[in-house]
Amino acid sequence: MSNKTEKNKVDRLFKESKQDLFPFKFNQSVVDVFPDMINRSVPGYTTIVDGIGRVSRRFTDTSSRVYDLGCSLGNVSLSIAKYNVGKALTIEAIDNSPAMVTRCKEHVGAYNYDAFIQVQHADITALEFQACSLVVINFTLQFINPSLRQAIIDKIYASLEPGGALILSEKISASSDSMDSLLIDLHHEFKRENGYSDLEISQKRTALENVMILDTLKQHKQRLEQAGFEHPSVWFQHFNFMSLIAIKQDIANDLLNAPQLTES
Ligand SMILES: Nc1ncnc2c1ncn2[C@@H]1O[C@H](C[S@+](CC[C@H]([NH3+])C(=O)[O-])CC(=O)[O-])[C@@H](O)[C@H]1O
Ligand SMILES: O=C(O)C(=O)Cc1ccccc1
Repeated sequence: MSNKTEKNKVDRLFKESKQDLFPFKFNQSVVDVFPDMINRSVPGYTTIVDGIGRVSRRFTDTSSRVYDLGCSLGNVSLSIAKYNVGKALTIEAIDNSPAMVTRCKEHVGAYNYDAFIQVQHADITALEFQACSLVVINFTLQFINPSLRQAIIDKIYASLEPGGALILSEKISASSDSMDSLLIDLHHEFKRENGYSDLEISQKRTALENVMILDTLKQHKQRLEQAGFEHPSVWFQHFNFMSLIAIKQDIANDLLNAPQLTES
């Protein structure tokens, strides 16, 4: 594989040991290889990003506000914009890595959709959310300190309009050790088939220790239910990578649509 252009380089960051990547950070070196890294490392990434765009249409109207939390280079925002042609959405694309935000602005600026994608440098643990109809957090919660995760989900629930949705994608731990080993092994096989060596796989794994802390599906569902979401459901899973959708019930609508009781 040849090294591509400056902005789309092949990920060889863990080929030899590199001190600035221990622990793993979303710095300039990662930004430079990010498209290649995410596609070769996350099974189903393109399908998930496209699926989020398709799902988004069901939760947006002409003037909706949408959040893309931990947007990286803005792929989710662009997918939502692509699937909502004709609607003047405001998409708030948020990331706390300065290098990501700079590259994200360039990337998003190269497209011309009806949506207004506002790329912002901010930490989602400190962000004040405005009323919105859809929040996407695609492989970002796993990088947040676990003690802060419930508060983020609570804030998202509070800011969603009734009938609005949260899409949460995460790498997960399985609930038994044997299933966890199987899924990790299948993921590593996927990475080897995509050209990563055993050394690259193991060095990146070490760099991600204590940086990317995984929950089980049960923990994610419990957190969503504690915030008030009912029936969070998995809409995508490939090995240990999955995406959940959770809807904030529209109580007023439910009452309107409920069968009327008539006196006999
Ligand atoms: N506290 C934080 N506040 C804001 N951003 C954060 C925070 N912590 C980490 N990030 C940002 O979350 C992103 C996680 S990558 C998301 C992929 C993207 N969603 C995609 O659909 O391409 C996942 C991955 O690379 O596996 C990085 O850009 C971090 O800078
Ligand atoms: O590469 C891995 O092993 C992963 O688990 C996914 C990932 C993808 C991009 C940055 C960090 C983690």
